[in-house]
Amino acid sequence: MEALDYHAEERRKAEFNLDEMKIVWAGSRRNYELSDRVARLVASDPVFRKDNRTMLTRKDLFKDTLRKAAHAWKRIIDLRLSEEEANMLRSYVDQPAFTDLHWGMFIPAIKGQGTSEQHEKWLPMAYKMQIIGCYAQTELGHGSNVQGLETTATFDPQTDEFDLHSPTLTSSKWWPGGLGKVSTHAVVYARLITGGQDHGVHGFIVQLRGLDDHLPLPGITVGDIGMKFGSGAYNSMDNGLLRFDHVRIPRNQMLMRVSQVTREGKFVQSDVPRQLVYGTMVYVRQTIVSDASCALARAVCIATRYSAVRRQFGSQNGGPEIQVIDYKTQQSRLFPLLASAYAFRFVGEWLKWLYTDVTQRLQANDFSTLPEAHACTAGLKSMTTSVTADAIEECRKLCGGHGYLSNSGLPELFAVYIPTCTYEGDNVVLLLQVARFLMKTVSQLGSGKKPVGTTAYMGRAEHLMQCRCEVEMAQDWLKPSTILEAFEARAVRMSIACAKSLGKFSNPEDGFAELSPDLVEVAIAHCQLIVVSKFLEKLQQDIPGKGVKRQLEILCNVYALHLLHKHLGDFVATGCITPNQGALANEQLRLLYAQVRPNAIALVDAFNYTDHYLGSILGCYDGNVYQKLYQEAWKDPLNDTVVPDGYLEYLRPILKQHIRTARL
Ligand SMILES: CCCCCCCC/C=C\CCC/C=C/C(=O)SCCNC(=O)CCNC(=O)[C@H](O)C(C)(C)COP(=O)(O)OP(=O)(O)OC[C@H]1O[C@@H](n2cnc3c(N)ncnc32)[C@H](O)[C@@H]1OP(=O)(O)O
Ligand SMILES: Cc1cc2nc3c(=O)[nH]c(=O)nc-3n(C[C@H](O)[C@H](O)[C@H](O)COP(=O)(O)OP(=O)(O)OC[C@H]3O[C@@H](n4cnc5c(N)ncnc54)[C@H](O)[C@@H]3O)c2cc1C
Repeated sequence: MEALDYHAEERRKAEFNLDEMKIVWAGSRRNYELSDRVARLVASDPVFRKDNRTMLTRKDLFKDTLRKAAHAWKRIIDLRLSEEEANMLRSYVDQPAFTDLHWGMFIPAIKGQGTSEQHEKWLPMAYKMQIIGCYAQTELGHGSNVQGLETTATFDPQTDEFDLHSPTLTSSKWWPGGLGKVSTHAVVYARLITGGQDHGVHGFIVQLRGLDDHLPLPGITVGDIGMKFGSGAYNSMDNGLLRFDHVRIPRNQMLMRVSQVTREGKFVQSDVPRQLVYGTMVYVRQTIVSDASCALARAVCIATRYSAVRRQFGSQNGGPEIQVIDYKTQQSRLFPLLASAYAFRFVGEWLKWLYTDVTQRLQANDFSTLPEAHACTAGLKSMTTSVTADAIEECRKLCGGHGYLSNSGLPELFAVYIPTCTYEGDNVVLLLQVARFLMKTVSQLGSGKKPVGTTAYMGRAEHLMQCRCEVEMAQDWLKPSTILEAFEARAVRMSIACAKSLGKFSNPEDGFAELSPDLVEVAIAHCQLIVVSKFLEKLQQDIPGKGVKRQLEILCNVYALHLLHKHLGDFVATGCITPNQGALANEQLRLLYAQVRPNAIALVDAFNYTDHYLGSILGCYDGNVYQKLYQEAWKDPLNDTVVPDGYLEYLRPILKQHIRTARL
């Protein structure tokens, strides 16, 4: 018997080859096959069930997380999965866990900041999970300002050890994931002190718990920091607190790639830039950009499928009502988010390439592209996560009342996702880093130093400052060079205007602080330009499959023109376009939405998400939403009994009070 599919008609409307689009989304046929296989493996395993987790108490949720992590590890070993497959498996399990930090930060920190001897000693144990580690940087009193950390690591030449100490309450480590209850080790960031001199913040490998009894080692106080936002969600993670009372570690546990301390206690700064101490954050920020496209795609998939099932108003002669996806307002809210998911996917792919490139250069002691890698990862992490967090909430609203039900999957996705705007660098703090980079680039424009990479367009500032947009008709906005020039002109004009305003301050730091809201806008304009330009570059590639490239062109235009419409004030105020050209862009945008409409369901099918991973009744593949919502309601614990617990104690006395009152 053929399976019921409420979206069958929608799927028939698609004007492109879905299988080829799935490959574009996955990045390659190989990636597609790998991720498809691993996603199904997870979805079919009852241990990875997650439909009940918002009902669990914190303790039960945490134990469930330990059970899933142990089971995942067993599957990884039994099936001899590669590192890439293992990462995929953990991400499809879709439950934040200590393993994210062990594999995502502890190991990368040792790899990036450790020497080859330290790699040989620590990495084999970490790869086998004989030790489990976390990344302990943030403190109760300082997170963004890493240079302000207070934990000290004082070298004692007598014993050849460091003495780790938390001198104040605010120096307590606070937030590290996996620290609270699981990690046996941590990379701890502390101020290095030798011979009474403070050499700033460095990383140290510190054992926290006994490997036999899991008890904290002498001098260490460690625990969980408490419940976080939402039910389920990030509460599966044991974000922790940690204090040191003069804990001793051997000298060779300082991560010594960037700087060294000799046996005599001499501090040696190598020719590697000190910013490499921040290298793990750069790595994770890069992964967060790709993850943003996954989370956004997930929310958009749910909202799109539901919008095709849901009908409201407009029934004619007793016929069906209108599918809400056909309302222009629904399209103008939903389709830019669909386009953004694809845009973030491609910029994430490019950022991965950039990161790999900078890593190879660093190994060869070429540090020239580090500032750009920092600016791109910081800016794109900030921009994509802010958009995605807002988009998940927008998708909830696009699903009307049912979006607020836990089983829509959207509340939990929102609760898990929103801290990405804060962790790995607060989004505003990161945009200010981008702004510094841009102001520095502008200040060097007259010096003969040619801007390269993502700031190469600034080298054409003279042209971009006075060019005029040539759009006369709505369809002129479909020309890639017209779009690109408008975004470049806007970014460069905003940058130069800010640089000029900064020049009016006698103290540049005062100017930077005063103008910081404008500088944040400049950084956003630059990041949006990067995303638009990488989408356009993607379209230069050979993309096989009937209609696939055409769909991507439509999505790219939607992405760019919706940004232009949203930030029209910037484009017009900087004289990049006229108000009339802005109106033409909006006209073209409406036409593009009509072209997306028949392909919308297939475009979200291309994400290839299993129902397990989506975790949403509204987004399920077959679209059988109402029956599933009805069945699911009966599974709620409140429906275990017809009359609720508490009726006799609390309800009945109220309900019966009129009898007593009447008797009085
Ligand atoms: C495959 C599976 C992978 C899975 C991965 C999953 C991982 C798990 C995922 C999620 C779990 C969440 C875990 C969360 C963890 C955390 O949150 S860890 C803590 C993160 N903390 C932060 O991000 C702190 C943010 N603050 C900073 O980064 C810095 O303090 C700062 C804001 C950049 C300021 O630093 P500082 O004061 O030192 O710097 P400045 O004076 O402003 O700048 C000096 C120059 O340095 C340059 N710079 C700064 N940072 C970097 C960098 N990272 N790289 C390179 N260069 C950098 C800066 O531009 C200045 O340059 P200039 O002198 O030329 O102007
Ligand atoms: C779920 C979660 C997991 C985490 N996991 C880890 C982990 O594993 N390891 C770890 O070490 N840390 C972790 N953290 C900590 C995280 O990295 C920090 O919270 C983050 O870097 C932000 O720092 P903060 O909390 O000090 O924010 P603050 O800097 O105190 O920010 C507060 C406000 O001040 C503003 N602000 C701060 N500085 C400036 C400035 N210079 N200019 C303008 N505005 C400014 C910010 O924009 C924000 O609005 C985690 C945090 C969360 C929420």
